[in-house]
Amino acid sequence: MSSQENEAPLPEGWEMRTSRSTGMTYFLNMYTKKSQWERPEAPADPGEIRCSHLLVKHAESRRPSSWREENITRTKEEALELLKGYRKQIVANDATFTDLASKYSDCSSAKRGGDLGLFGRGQMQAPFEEEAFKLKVGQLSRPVETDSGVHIILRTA
Ligand SMILES: O=C(N[C@H](Cc1nc2ccccc2[nH]1)C(=O)O)c1cc2ccccc2s1
Repeated sequence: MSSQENEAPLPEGWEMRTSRSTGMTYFLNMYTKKSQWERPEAPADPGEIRCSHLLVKHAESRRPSSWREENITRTKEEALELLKGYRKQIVANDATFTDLASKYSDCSSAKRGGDLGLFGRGQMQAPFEEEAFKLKVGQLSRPVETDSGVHIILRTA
């Protein structure tokens, strides 16, 4: 039993394999299926993730209009307070994310319970992407600000 096998557990998303030809241990990224000889130090980048979000727009949003409200005039502070209230309800299990996103999200994804589908890096606004890729599956973000407004993000896959 080499030292490799019984060291600390591997970071999330990696598995240890043994090369059939050389018997050497290598490491497989279970998301991208890429392999490497070096023992990984960080969780495997999932390549693509799936998230839902609840967006509350405000007067300074890039497009202060949505399916809910023709002309959105609330301030950024008011938007943040609303969003914190929704987050509290979800955390307390007083409402589901899907239900609140369907009712209150100022994004057109509200029609799909806030589901944005699968996306990779480079597709969403940077602050959104940065927070989303930090989340574990099932985890709910704190409020995140983008040019669109303020969001809470639920990673679903
Ligand atoms: O950019 C969109 N909607 C904008 C609001 C918005 N801005 C966002 C910024 C980051 C992530 C999602 C975001 N949604 C709008 O309706 O004004 C998207 C809607 C949808 C719907 C389905 C799947 C992806 C997307 S991305």
